[in-house]
Amino acid sequence: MRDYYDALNDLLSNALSTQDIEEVPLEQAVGHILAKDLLVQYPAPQFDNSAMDGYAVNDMQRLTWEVIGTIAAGDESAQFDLKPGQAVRILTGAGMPKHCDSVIQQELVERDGDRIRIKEAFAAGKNIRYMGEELQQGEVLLDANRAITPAAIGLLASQGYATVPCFAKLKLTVFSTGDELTPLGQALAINQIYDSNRPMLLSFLKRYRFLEISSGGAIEDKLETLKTRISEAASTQDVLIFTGGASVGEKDYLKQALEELGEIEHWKLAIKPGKPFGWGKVGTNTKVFLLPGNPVASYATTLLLALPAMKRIAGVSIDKAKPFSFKAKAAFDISQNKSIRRDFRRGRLVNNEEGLWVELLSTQDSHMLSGISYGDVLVEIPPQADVKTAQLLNVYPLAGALD
Ligand SMILES: Nc1nc2c(c(=O)[nH]1)N[C@H]1C(S)=C(S)[C@@H](COP(=O)(O)OP(=O)(O)OC[C@H]3O[C@@H](n4cnc5c(N)ncnc54)[C@H](O)[C@@H]3O)O[C@H]1N2
Ligand code: MOO
Repeated sequence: MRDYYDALNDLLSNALSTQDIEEVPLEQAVGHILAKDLLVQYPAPQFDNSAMDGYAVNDMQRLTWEVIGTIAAGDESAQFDLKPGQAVRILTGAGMPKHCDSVIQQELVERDGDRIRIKEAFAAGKNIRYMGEELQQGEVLLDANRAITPAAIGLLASQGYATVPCFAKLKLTVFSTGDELTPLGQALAINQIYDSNRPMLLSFLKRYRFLEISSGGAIEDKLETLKTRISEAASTQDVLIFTGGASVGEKDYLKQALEELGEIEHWKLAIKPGKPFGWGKVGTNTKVFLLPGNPVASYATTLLLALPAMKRIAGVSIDKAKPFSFKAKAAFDISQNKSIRRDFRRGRLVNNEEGLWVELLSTQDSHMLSGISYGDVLVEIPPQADVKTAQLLNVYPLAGALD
């Protein structure tokens, strides 16, 4: 069976990125994938300006100045040309007068009519934000192939970008499969369960604005029905996600359906949970992910594999498409680990004076949704590797758990 990182690299390096580009109004662009490098249009700051409410002064040898006017943000400032001993009242963000040596913040100043006084000599060049000190015209402001963050919206607005070139959204449909699934709001018949995977995965993926998501509903375990639904959806969608029916039971028809309509590119990984994860395609344009039915396995394979692959297809660079992880110290130990599968257990972070620790939740089986709901992270335990207390382990944050 294939290792997780091998499968992830395969998915990321063989994803055919979308090519369609559209201009998206800035206010709607958060979460979309930037399709072109955008350049600095104006130096930042655009003009020398004051970092403080205070007094712009000429000649730092002295302790007193005469105030000859006021400049507020947005005011014309060049008409003030300071001579030694002159100052102007200046507000934060206002353009600088000519021949200003420093801005002295008002807390240090005593004012008496038109005279200001300070107690100790003040340094030159203070509290002035100089034109171009942050960004210079023509440099790359934001490089392509990244999701646009709220902060990047601010940066783009500051540079006057009213629209941004973004890759078209990926059209995704999420289906659940299984004769045992009962829609919410209906009473459960004997040995039936509610469909928890679909609302969970839809809610998870709706956080990503580069996806245009629809729900395909729950499909019965029938080969012909599955094939019909796959063909219909593949004619309009870029990506299809199915949960359930991916394993080896006689009602697990998804692999067969995909094989008959398209191609299975890979099936089965040495990971826990998520062993029966697979992917393939229908035609040249529709990627299909088969997620295991066990709820925790469906969540973990979305986080670790399907979402990174969709980011890549949507135009994100390989580096940025990889799921984010960081290190935490194990608050537990594991000995005689014989598992050949890379294990991603549910963990909770504890931040104390000795650093960041991760402890394991007690509900670890892949049908136990409480573990993933009460957890903060998936804790990576490499195959056949023992873990000592305080050893650093990779952890992958769960969607929304650290917000
Ligand atoms: N003989 C073997 N049996 C199983 C293997 C195996 O390798 N050999 N793998 C196990 C693993 S690991 C997993 S994970 C599951 C995955 O099976 P499927 O993808 O075929 O999923 P189902 O059999 O349809 O369902 C598994 C489990 O999950 C429940 N389920 C399914 N869909 C939903 C849903 N939308 N919401 C909530 N719960 C759902 C379903 O009722 C089952 O309990 O196979 C193991 N078996
Ligand atoms: O590996 Mo399965 O995906 O856990 O229960």
